[in-house]
Amino acid sequence: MTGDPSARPRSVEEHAALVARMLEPLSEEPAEESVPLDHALGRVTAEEVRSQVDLPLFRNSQMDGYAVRSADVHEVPVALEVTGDIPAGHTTPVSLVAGTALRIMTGAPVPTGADTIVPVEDTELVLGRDDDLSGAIVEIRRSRRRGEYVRERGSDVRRGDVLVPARTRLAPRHLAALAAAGVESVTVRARLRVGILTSGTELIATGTPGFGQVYDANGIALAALVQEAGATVSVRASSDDDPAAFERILDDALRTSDLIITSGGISRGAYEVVREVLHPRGADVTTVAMQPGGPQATAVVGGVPVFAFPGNPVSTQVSFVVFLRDPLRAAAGLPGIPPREVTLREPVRSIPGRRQFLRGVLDGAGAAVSPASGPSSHLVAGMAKADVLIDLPEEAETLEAGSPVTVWTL
Ligand SMILES: Nc1nc2c(c(=O)[nH]1)N[C@H]1C(S)=C(S)[C@@H](COP(=O)(O)OP(=O)(O)OC[C@H]3O[C@@H](n4cnc5c(N)ncnc54)[C@H](O)[C@@H]3O)O[C@H]1N2
Ligand code: MOO
Repeated sequence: MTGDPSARPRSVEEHAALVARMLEPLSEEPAEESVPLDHALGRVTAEEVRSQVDLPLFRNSQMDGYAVRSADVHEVPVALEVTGDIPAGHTTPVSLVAGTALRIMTGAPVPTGADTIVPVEDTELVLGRDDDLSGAIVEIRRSRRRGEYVRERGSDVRRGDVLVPARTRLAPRHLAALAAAGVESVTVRARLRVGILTSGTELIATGTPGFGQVYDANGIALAALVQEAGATVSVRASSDDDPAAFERILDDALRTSDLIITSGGISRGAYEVVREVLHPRGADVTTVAMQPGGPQATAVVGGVPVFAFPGNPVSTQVSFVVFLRDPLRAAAGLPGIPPREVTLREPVRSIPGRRQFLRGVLDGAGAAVSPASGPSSHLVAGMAKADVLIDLPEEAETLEAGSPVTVWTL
C-alpha cells in the first residue's frame, strides 16, 4: 500500500490533481461512434453537423387562409375568384393567376405568383362553400404586406450551415432540428464505461430490511451521477464484506470497464473489504482533509483506474462531485461545472483543518445560500433537499451571515 492514512491528510486540490492525472489517458483521442437519432439523446456530438438541406425545405404558408398577391389586396374589402385549393402535402407546384386567390393550408407550398397569405379569419366566402370551391368568390377584408405569413425556403437554416455544433450534448431540440433536416444518424463521442461496485454486508437492494440492514443508496446514486457526466454504466454490482466476493465483482468489472468506482469498506475498522482487496493490488489509501469524503483510495488494477469512495451516502456523492465529475465531463466532451461565489444567508460553523462541504439551498435568485441539513455524512435525505455544496475553506471556523462563499452546483 502506498499512502499512509496516519500521515498528514492530503489537500482536496492534491487529491483532485491525482484523480485528474489518472483519467488523462482516457480523454486522449476520444473514440467516436455513429448512433441513430432514436438513441442519440444525451450523447455529445463528435463533430459539427451541417445541414444538407434548406429549412424550410420549400416556401410555405404560415396560416390557413388564401394565397394572393399583396398588390391585389391593397384596397379592402375586395372580392377575388378562388381558383383552387392547396392542402399541406400537395406535391405539384401551383401558380397563382393575378387578381385571383388560392385557398391554402398551413405548411402547404405557396404558389408562384403569390407573395402573401391572408388568414381565413380575415376573409369570407361570399360564393361557394368550404367543401366545394368550384366558382367560389372570397372577400378579403384585411390587406397584407408582401411576405406576410410566407415562410421562405432556407429562412431557418441554409444548406451547408451548421445545424448542431461539435461537443453539443444532444437535447430534444437538437434532435428535432436534425430530424427536420433528414439526418438519420449522428457521430458522437464514445462514452467511458464505468463499473460501479458497492460493498457492505449490511446492504440490501430490495425487500424489507432486517435489523441492521440498509438499502443500497450509493449504487443508484453513482450510476446516475456517471450518466449525468456523460459516461455509461458498464456494470453495477454489490458484494458483502467477504474479500473473495468483492474480488469476484471487481474482476468482472475490470473486464468491461474503462474505470471503476467503489463505495464503502475503506476506512479504519475491521471488515474493510475494498481496502483489503485493493491493498495488495497497490492501492494508494489516504485521508483527504475534507468532510464528508475524508477516506479515499485510488488504484490502477490491470490498467484500469479504480476510485474508492467512502460508504456514507453523502460522502460518496460529494467525492464524485468534487473529484470525478469534471474529469468525466471532459472525457465526454462536456464543459466543466465550475464552482461559483454566492452570499451566505446565516452564520455557519466549520471544522478547522478540513475543507467542509455543507449541503445548501439557494434562494430564488440563486445569489444567496442557506444550509439544507446538518453536516453529517449519513444525511442522505438532507442531501436530497440541497441545490449546492457550500465549500467552507480549510482554515474557517465560523463564517458570518453575509460572507461570500463558494458553492458547487449539484
Ligand atoms: N475509527 C474510524 N472510523 C471511521 C473513520 C475514521 O477515520 N476512523 N472515518 C469515518 C468516515 S469519515 C467515513 S466517511 C466512513 C467511511 O467508511 P467506509 O468507506 O469504510 O464505509 P462503510 O464503513 O462501508 O460505510 C459507512 C456507512 O455508510 C453506509 N453505507 C455504505 N455503503 C452504502 C450504500 N451503498 N448505500 C447506503 N449506505 C451505505 C454504511 O452502512 C455505514 O453506515 O467511516 C467512518 N468511520
Ligand atoms: O469523511 Mo466521512 O466522508 O465524513 O463522513
